[in-house]
Amino acid sequence: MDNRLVIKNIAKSFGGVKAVQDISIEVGHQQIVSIIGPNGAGKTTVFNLISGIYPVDQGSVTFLGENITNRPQHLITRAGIARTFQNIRLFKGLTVLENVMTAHDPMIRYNLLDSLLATPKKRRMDKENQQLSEYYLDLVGLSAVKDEDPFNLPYGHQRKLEIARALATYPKVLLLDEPAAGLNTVEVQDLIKLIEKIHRTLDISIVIIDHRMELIMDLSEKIYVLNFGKLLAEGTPEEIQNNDDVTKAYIGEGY
Ligand SMILES: Nc1ncnc2c1ncn2[C@@H]1O[C@H](COP(=O)(O)OP(=O)(O)OP(=O)(O)O)[C@@H](O)[C@H]1O
Repeated sequence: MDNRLVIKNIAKSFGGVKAVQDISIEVGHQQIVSIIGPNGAGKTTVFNLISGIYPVDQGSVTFLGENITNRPQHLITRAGIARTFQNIRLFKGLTVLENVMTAHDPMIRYNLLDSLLATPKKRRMDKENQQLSEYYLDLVGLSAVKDEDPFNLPYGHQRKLEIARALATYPKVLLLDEPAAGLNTVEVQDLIKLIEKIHRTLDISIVIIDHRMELIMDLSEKIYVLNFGKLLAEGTPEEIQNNDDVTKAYIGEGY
């Protein structure tokens, strides 16, 4: 198997808090992998270390055989790793379509002169950007609202827009941080279908952090469970559901 994303023994502390200790995770070609665990277990910190938001204290992140540990965020995006955030991050004052276009824009390579003179090359690339952004909006089911203000959309739509923005950077691996947070049961089922569709259509690997077990168990090929910054268990959904340590960790948190 082509292991696209290999995280080896990463660690990160914030002051005295050991947020992540010696965690190793592998995400294979076209796999859907999940990271679960009680609040404060270190899940988002793992995403922040992969995507270059924080430098690691220890360990390495390898992507398609290349060591990308501690690279700047924009180079990690350019290498093919995209992410969404727990708290929705959309641009005010831009339409739904423009929000996707701004995500794709840094991926376009035209120079300052093209930009200043609005050369045919620049106009062609802008057109391509628009078509591509419309494609991703269609994929997530938001074509009908492309000219609207995203902040007038229901929460579930805003989450889909965030996913479209991440897809517009052409990822090979998509990191979704709590995509189901704040969604009702019907919206979660809709999101499960959308993630399956994205996976099938784009042939990408997807890593999901979420607390909604119906989503995790339906989608994941492999699950990593974190607890207090450490890896507690890894395995298939069935193995994780039958793991006593995992049950205890969740019961301890009142889940
Ligand atoms: N920037 C930071 N500065 C200080 N402490 C941090 C920072 N980021 C995370 N932490 C701490 O690291 C630990 C792990 O946090 P993290 O957000 O990774 O957990 P999580 O598993 O994603 O939790 P949740 O499910 O609640 O989102 C927590 O104790 C948190 O307070």
